[in-house]
Amino acid sequence: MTDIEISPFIADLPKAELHMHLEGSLEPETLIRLAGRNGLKLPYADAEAVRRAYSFDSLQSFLDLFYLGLTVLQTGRDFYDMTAAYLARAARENVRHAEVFLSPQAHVRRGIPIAEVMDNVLAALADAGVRFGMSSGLIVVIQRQFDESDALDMIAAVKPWRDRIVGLGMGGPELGNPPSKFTRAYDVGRCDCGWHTMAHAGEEGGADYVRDALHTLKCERIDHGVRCETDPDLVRELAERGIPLTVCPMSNCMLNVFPDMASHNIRRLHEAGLCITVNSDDPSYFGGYINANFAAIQASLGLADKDLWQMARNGFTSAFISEEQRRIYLDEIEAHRPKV
Ligand SMILES: Nc1ncnc2[nH]cnc12
Ligand SMILES: [Zn+2]
Repeated sequence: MTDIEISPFIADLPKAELHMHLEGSLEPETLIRLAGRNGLKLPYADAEAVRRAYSFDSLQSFLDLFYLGLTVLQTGRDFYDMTAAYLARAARENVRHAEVFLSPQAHVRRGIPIAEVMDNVLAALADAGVRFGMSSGLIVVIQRQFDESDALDMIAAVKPWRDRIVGLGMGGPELGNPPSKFTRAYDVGRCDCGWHTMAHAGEEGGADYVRDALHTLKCERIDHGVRCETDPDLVRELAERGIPLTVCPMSNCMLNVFPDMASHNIRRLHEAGLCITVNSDDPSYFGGYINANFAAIQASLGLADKDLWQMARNGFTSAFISEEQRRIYLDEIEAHRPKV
């Protein structure tokens, strides 16, 4: 991936990132370092060899590497360092609020004590608040390839931290694992735990998966959702209800959801009146953090600064934050509204 030039407008824009997987922020150098620190053998000699492996033809081909990469996370310190590194980078990109995804099942199944994971991720989020003055929220993500009882076990395992978790999401291989597989888990997350809800839908799956996430799981946001476009009634409903889509343009190109950025539908969805936000998904695997994603859609789709501003503003209106906090961020971004 060639380096994308970040305009001063994009760099200075206050942003909320609502769709990023902490485990997808492990840079190749970090993978190698943590593997060494923990005495693990990866099938890569160095960071360059890891980078060369980042050539995907589908969601599954990426997920195979994602699940291999996260095995370097062994100790509480590893989880703290990973989270702190992402937040420091996000702060440099003027992310003012980050809602970060964590996949507890991927760690508990490897025998990592859940308290090591949760206490350290939450500590890093709290420390970033002090260090960078940024706010954050933690979202636990169901891995949809496992059955619902596994998801319910995960929810029970993180329940001691229930009040410090903001939401429940779902990731993993989409095709063959429709949202309705997890109806009970989402009921528990929403009703018993008081969490906000979202799900990956319409990334590789069709518009019917987006409908399912919206109607069966009662999701408040849809992660990706770009394949909603084949269903005009659904697009109308998403627009009328103001359901945010957390779109990840570079991810979509790397995983062949679109053949290239010029073919991405983010501009059409925005112009259809949908609440579109821009996010990085798994930034170390997909070649860029949030500013690169904004820059890439502007360069390839001819979006004006006012469109990017609207999408950045949507991040704050879509975030799971207090109304008081929202007002502060909306005032902040108002000061960056383009004149034309
Ligand atoms: N883009 C993606 N889709 C589904 N699950 C994921 N887990 C991490 N990244 C993901
Ligand atoms: Zn994702």
